[in-house]
Formats: sequence, C-alpha cells, structure tokens
Amino acid sequence: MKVALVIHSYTGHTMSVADKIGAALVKKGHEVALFSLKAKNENPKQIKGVELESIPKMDGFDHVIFGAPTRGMDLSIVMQLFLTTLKKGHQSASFYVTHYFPFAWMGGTQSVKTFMKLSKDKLEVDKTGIVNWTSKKRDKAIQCLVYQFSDLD
Ligand SMILES: Cc1cc2nc3c(=O)[nH]c(=O)nc-3n(C[C@H](O)[C@H](O)[C@H](O)COP(=O)(O)O)c2cc1C
Repeated sequence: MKVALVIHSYTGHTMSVADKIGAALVKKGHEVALFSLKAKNENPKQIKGVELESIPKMDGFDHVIFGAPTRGMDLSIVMQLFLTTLKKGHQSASFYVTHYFPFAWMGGTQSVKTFMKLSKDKLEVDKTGIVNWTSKKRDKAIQCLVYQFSDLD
C-alpha cells in the first residue's frame, strides 16, 4: 500500500513515533511518504494568525496516518488548520496524539474529539491513539501503537 504520514511535531515527540510507524510499514513492504506540517514562524503558544508553510496533497495514497501534539488542552492549531484544507471524501486514515500532562482528559481526549470533528465527511478514521509522554509505560504504549497503526492489510 501507499501510505502517507502527515505529522505536526515541534519538539520531536510526535515525529519520533512517526519514525517508528514508518519503519514498521517499510519492513512490511509498504511504500511510505512522510510530510512534516510546519507553520510559518512557528510559535507553539500562538493560536491566532497561524499560517501553514505548505499544504501536502494526499491524493493517490491508500491510507494516511496523522500525528500531532496536544496544545492548550486541544489538538495543535497547525493540524487543525491542515484538516480544514481537506476536501470532502472517504480517505482511509488513522490518527494519534502525544501529550505531556498525566491524564488523557488534560488534552489528549479533546485532541482526538477535535480531530474527528474536523475530519468528518473527509476521512474514514479507523484507528486513534493517545501517547502520554510522561507515563512510565510510554515505551510499551508506543510499541502497541506502532503495531496497530502498521497493521493495514
Ligand atoms: C504551548 C504548549 C501547550 C501544551 N499544552 C498541553 C496540554 O494542554 N496538555 C498536555 O498534556 N500537553 C501539553 N503540551 C505538551 C505537548 O503536547 C507534548 O509535549 C507533546 O508530546 C509535544 O509534541 P512534539 O514534541 O511532537 O511537538 C503543550 C506543549 C506546548 C509547547
């Protein structure tokens, strides 16, 4: 399958998970393209007036995996902006979020809700995942997520 990874990551947590998913997919024989979403003059605390550096095209991919951090108890604005650029459709997709605070309700859960809301009528999301970066079980959680997200057949 042709798989796109569309990732927003500022300090590298979300991207490090994407690298692992990408490597697992390649090992299984899938073709993988990585797109890193960036804002012009990115300032993680900025909410208003954010603009995307570029808008990658998702045409021709069999599946798209999205990854983004939680910011201010919600999905990063950069990923929110990208989702608003998508046209209506049924692209097969999955999504994971990374967050820092100890409980998913402190941002992770809301990020997934926002992703689902903004991708409604645009993506067919079959898997979602939340990675707590400060959890002692983080490595195990990432291992499970990589296993699930690279299981596409
Ligand atoms: C401005 C800002 C706001 C954040 N807000 C939250 C939050 O509300 N809840 C949370 O759990 N983590 C929060 N975080 C932590 C990030 O979500 C977490 O470190 C994430 O893994 C960073 O991903 P990245 O390294 O891919 O950018 C925030 C980080 C920044 C910089």
